[in-house]
Amino acid sequence: MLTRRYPISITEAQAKINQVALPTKTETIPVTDANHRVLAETVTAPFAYPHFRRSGVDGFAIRHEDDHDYPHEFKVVGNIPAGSTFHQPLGKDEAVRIMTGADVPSDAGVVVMLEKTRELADNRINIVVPEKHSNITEIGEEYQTADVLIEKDTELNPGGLAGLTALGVQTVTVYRQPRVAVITTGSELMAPGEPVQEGKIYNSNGVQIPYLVRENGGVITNVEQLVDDNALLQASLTKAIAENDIVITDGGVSVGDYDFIGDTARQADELLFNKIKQRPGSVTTAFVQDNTLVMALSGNPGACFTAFYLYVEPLLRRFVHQPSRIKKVQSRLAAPYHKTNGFDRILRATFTEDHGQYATYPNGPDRSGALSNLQTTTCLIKIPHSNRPIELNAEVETWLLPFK
Ligand SMILES: Nc1nc2c(c(=O)[nH]1)N[C@H]1C(S)=C(S)[C@@H](COP(=O)(O)OP(=O)(O)OC[C@H]3O[C@@H](n4cnc5c(N)ncnc54)[C@H](O)[C@@H]3O)O[C@H]1N2
Ligand code: MOO
Repeated sequence: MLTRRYPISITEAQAKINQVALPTKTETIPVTDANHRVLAETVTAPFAYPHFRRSGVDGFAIRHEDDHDYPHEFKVVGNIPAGSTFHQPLGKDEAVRIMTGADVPSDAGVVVMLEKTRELADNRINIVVPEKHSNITEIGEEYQTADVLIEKDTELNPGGLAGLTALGVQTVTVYRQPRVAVITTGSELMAPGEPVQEGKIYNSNGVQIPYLVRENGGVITNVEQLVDDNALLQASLTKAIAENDIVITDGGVSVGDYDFIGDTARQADELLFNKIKQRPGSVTTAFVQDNTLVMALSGNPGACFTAFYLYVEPLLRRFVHQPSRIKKVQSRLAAPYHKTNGFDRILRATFTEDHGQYATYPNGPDRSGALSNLQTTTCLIKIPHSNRPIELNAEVETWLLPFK
């Protein structure tokens, strides 16, 4: 028997997912594995940086009190390659040859660049012109001990990892990435590589969804392809729910004879929604079972793509205390669109930007099952439900997609 579903708006559906409390899970990992991970603890400097007086140039280190009356002759009393130290006191008009990055002797006040000197006989040099700067980076110039290196909730990048490494930090405590299992369903599905068969289609969402998850911060633990069999689905779901933070199912969520997700969602601990006033993606369903969120996406590739960005991407980011990477802007609909809609229509589109003004262009077929525009789509736009076509150049709500 057909059970009535009560559609809610896109905003309501997003709010319902947003209200699901997510556990904060952290792990401590090597800095060398931490690119794009999000710090769960602020990291502070274990020592001052730099921790020795460092020469910024190749040249000659001299005492501050000898730094006058140029041109002026100095006796060269030593040589300090980077990585070495020199502890002999410097006397009047004595200079030490020093390389960029080397430890400046404690009694030197200036490093004069090589280009400002002339070599003379008998280990002597003539400093011809004065330096404007000391060319010495003093101890603690960048960080004092206990200064904040990087704040909690920051996503690390290669520059940040360099900073941590320079300060001797070897491990960081980060939020654990959400573990996500993907269950694709449908007896019509062929695995990529199988010979083409009448009435069957390749499991394209089985490739699309895991990559969408990975590039938006999740870890894929398992991807399954099931025939339409409720016992198989329930067994897979039970296992996936026990082992993951989020489970994404695909297909079988509508009202067909083999669409088992609908009933599963109704019987779950908490049904968040099972119909959204949007096209494509109206069948998108969300429920919580045993504290795990199950996002049930449509099998139609266009609907699956659209619902992923509207509902799953923000969830993956929230798991690691990050805002969604989708930029919400208003844009001008720069190409005509004539269809009218009972539900809000989410169009796959492309955009141009000029001084912060966005123009958007619907990107080919907007049918739920169409996938020819998934590669080139860079944004989604909302054509609000109405019985009159939207006007050209109307302002439309727009979601600029990350990694697109
Ligand atoms: N009587 C009704 N029929 C349908 C309704 C409705 O309200 N009443 N809704 C339609 C809408 S809207 C959508 S969207 C689809 C949703 O269907 P499901 O999410 O249940 O998915 P399936 O029926 O399993 O498949 C839909 C379509 O997508 C293809 N598919 C499935 N899995 C994959 C995959 N992994 N990779 C690529 N393509 C896949 C499948 O072969 C179908 O063509 O229901 C409408 N029907
Ligand atoms: O739910 Mo369907 O994707 O509206 O077309």
